[in-house]
Amino acid sequence: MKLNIKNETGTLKSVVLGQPNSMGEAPNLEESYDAKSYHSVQNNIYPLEEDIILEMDAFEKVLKKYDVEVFRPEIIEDYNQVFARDVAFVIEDKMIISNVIHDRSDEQEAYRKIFEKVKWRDIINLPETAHIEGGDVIVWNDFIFIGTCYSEDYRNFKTARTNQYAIEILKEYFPKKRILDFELKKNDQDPSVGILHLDCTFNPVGKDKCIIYKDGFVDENDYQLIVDIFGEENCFHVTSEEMFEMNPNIFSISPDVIVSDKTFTRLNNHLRNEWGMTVEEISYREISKMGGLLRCSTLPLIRE
Ligand SMILES: NC(=[NH2+])NCCC[C@H](N)C(=O)O
Repeated sequence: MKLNIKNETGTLKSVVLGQPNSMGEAPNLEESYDAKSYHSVQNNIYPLEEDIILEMDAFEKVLKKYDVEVFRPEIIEDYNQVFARDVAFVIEDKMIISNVIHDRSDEQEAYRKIFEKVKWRDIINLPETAHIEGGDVIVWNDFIFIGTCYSEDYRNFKTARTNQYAIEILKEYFPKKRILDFELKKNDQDPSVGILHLDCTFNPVGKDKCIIYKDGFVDENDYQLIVDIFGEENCFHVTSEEMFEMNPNIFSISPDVIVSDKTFTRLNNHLRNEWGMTVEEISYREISKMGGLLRCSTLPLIRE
């Protein structure tokens, strides 16, 4: 297989979609490793496997309707494998194997057969102490945007998944890319404050547009830099409630076709009426309770 990812929105040909079977018991508070799951456990609303299955089936149907080739990881018993995005990511024709949080490290094993389709020299393994997850990496033509946490107490946050060391290594592998790193607000327990991955606060759409949540960035200048790159009229600003519901985490099948949650009324109307895009609406409410949404549950391999 010849990988090809130059941006977030090129026409999707091939993707891995996470898988919902044998998700295991709901975690308890100590076992939760992101704020949204923590909040769901605390409020006794952590989702049921049968509902996650229905939501992911609906997503797969939309992908197939657009002739996308869909791979699924193998089932690991009693293990959450919904969020394919983080286990690895593709930049141009290279697949980078993430060094994910320890609580998720068994997930990669289930991708072995998929990884084997890629030539070994197109696979990049990072040193163990270079931490990175695909949700923090957004490839946008000449740019790579990366979410990170500079804080001294980096290690104390379960929601800080990408460190400087990993970013430095990516700069060496991709010297021609302009790699911009953004510090994200971290909070392991309050999902209305903390941002798990960059794709929970920012996501490009179309050819030159984006969805962005200003308060997800520690430094307002980082937010401003993105607005300057895309242009104010090309930015859709989400409120903190919309961030909490995960509006930025929609998924592009092409520059004109976006898969979104049917409850994202304001966003979906804007995408359709102001930006002329086709919005495929599905329900992903239960999955949102585990800290990810549509982008997080995919790992694109080939975009035209
Ligand atoms: N790309 C993403 N935002 N992924 C969401 C992953 C959510 C998952 N519960 C975790 O904490 O790892």
